[in-house]
Amino acid sequence: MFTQTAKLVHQHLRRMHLLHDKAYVNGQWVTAASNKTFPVVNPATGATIGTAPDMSTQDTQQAIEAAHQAFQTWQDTTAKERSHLLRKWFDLLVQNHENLAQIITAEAGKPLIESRGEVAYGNSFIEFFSEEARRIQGEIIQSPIPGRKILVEKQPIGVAGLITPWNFPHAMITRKAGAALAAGCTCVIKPAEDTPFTALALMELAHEAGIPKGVLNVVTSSRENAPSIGNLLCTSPLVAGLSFTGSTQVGKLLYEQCSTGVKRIGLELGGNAAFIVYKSANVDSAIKGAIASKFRNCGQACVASNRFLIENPIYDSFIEKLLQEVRNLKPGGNVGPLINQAQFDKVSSLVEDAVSKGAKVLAGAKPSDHGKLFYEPTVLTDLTPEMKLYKEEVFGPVISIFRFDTEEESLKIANDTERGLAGYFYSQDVSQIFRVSKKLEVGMCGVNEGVISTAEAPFGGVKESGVGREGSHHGVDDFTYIKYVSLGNL
Ligand SMILES: NC(=O)C1=CN([C@@H]2O[C@H](COP(=O)(O)OP(=O)(O)OC[C@H]3O[C@@H](n4cnc5c(N)ncnc54)[C@H](OP(=O)(O)O)[C@@H]3O)[C@@H](O)[C@H]2O)C=CC1
Ligand SMILES: O=C(O)CCCC(=O)O
Repeated sequence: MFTQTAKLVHQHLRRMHLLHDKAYVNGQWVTAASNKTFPVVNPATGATIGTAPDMSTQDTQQAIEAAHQAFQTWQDTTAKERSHLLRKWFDLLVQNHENLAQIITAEAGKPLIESRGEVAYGNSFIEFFSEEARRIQGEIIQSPIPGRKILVEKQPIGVAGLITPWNFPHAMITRKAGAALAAGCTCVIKPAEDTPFTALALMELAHEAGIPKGVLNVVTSSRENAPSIGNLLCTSPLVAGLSFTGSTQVGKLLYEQCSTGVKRIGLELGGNAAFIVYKSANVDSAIKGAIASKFRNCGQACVASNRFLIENPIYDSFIEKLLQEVRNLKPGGNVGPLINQAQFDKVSSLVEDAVSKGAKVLAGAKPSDHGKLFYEPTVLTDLTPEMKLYKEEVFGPVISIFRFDTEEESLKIANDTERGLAGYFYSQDVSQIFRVSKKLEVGMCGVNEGVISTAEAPFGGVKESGVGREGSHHGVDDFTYIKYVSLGNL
């Protein structure tokens, strides 16, 4: 059901049929068996924009069965057929670009320009995997035994459970589902409570593209039901693997649950990226990269820079230029809200903790008067290891600055974390670029770049930041088994 307020929002949408208040299971738009729903709130305005079915394990079981049934035929489609269907889906996503962006803005609160960016990014995974579907190759290896051949084939794993977060409600689904479908898998998707409508809009377009019933299913639920749905996806014998993006805490739990059935698992978890600026850096370019890396989606990205390490000789000039740029950031203008009260409270309490222990405030450090969930872009210095901000991922618009004197010291601070997703550094010293990119303990490294995500590159982390890679040709690995066939003489 959509509210009056939602209808006002929806007047801006040219194609209303993308908005669904029902879940998508086996090609049908369905309510929860219990008929329960939960509200979806626009974090920028606080208005309830609609409700979505609050599904349970009973509904999830039906979706799993539908996906399992669909897998029996989907796995035998040719790569070319899957490629064409993915391309059709991509074409429709492109045609509906603006509508999708409006839905993301309505439920995730991002400024429209950022939502448009996410749609382009999210769509690119379906385009990429429509092409990649035809290049999932096997190999023939020479046997040591005369007359024998070793055939190696990649086969789809089966039904994949996909659990996705609210921060990129389009791209986190397409990055997983594009790869899964290309490989020949079918999916049961559980989007975050905060952002079900984007997921359902994607399903509408997949349906229009002719993706067969049961191949893609979306089970919407409230936060309360997420643990039991997650548990079923991890333990059902009909599910072959799970792919999750979200917090490290939940990721660890799912890893454990998947161990019971030794399920395939892909985890994209939290980061704690360092952004290092060495004295040889082009400081203007580093400032641009810092702003893009930190304030994309109001800091709510796992690859967002969390700790800014600045070499002593350029420390003062970096800060002066940074503050000029931070003054141009306007909550409610080019910076969106935090997604919900829990995230807002987390950001405020991390800042309060640091300030109470002696951090110096150069900007912000308080709620914005633009609206309830908006927080002022914040710059803090003089952080010490006793402060929670020193170690924890802030997931908000907060820059914490540290000073260092040597490359060795910068690497020691950067690597002093259990997380290892992304890291960034600015330097014009070529040998330093080779040394530091080798020594940073991360899965992804931006050198003189603040935004590194693209469908063509492998996305993923080391240490507690996850398992596996998404995007790029490696992205299909989580969704394929390698089968070896030993072919003897007839
Ligand atoms: N790596 C990343 O991209 C992200 C990292 N985070 C980090 O996590 C922190 C908390 O954010 P939060 O939204 O709570 O992240 P969560 O990890 O709780 O949520 C991510 C997804 O997992 C689902 N989920 C939650 N609990 C379970 C469970 N026990 N079993 C299965 N699925 C579950 C959520 O559903 P539901 O929404 O219904 O609870 C959502 O779909 C952030 O501050 C940030 O540090 C958050 C989001 C993305
Ligand atoms: O996990 C996240 O926070 C989303 C990743 C955004 C990206 O792909 O850059």
